[in-house]
Amino acid sequence: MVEAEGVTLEELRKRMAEFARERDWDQFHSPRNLLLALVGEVGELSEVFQWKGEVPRGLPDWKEEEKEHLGEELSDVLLYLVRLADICGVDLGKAALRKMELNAIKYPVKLCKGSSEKHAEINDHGTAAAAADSSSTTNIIDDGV
Ligand SMILES: Nc1ccn([C@H]2C[C@H](O)[C@@H](COP(=O)(O)OP(=O)(O)OP(=O)(O)O)O2)c(=O)n1
Repeated sequence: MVEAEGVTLEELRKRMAEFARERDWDQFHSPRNLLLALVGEVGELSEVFQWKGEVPRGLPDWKEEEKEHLGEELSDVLLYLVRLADICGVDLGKAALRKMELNAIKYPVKLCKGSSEKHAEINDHGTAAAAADSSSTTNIIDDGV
């Protein structure tokens, strides 16, 4: 039985490092090889959904084996991503939290709520809205963010 409660990126990072070390696979886990392995697994993940059309959230109509297979492919993507970040010297948890902060600045709730428009379109609307309302305190998004 796998003990999965509260698993962290750091634990996955350590276990992938140990997995590679035990098999003398560090020699194969170069950044480029890991990136290619990651992309390959993204392909396998895509195959799980291939030809199914749009499927409802929670996948209520999928068989248990199909969901298990999905879990395996999602895990392969995650594990190679964690390993790639480690080998590249990137603290993935820290980087992801920082990126979420940047995302929140780039897509302020005020301008984005209920809209799936891309950053440039929101920026245009934000600018137009701010110009239309001179008293507006709308935050104009900085492209450099
Ligand atoms: N050199 C390797 C080979 C495998 N793995 C680990 C990471 C992945 O989680 C998983 C990938 O294994 P496979 O290449 O056998 O891929 P699949 O499990 O998807 O099997 P298949 O491609 O046969 O469907 O094993 C690894 O870390 N380094």
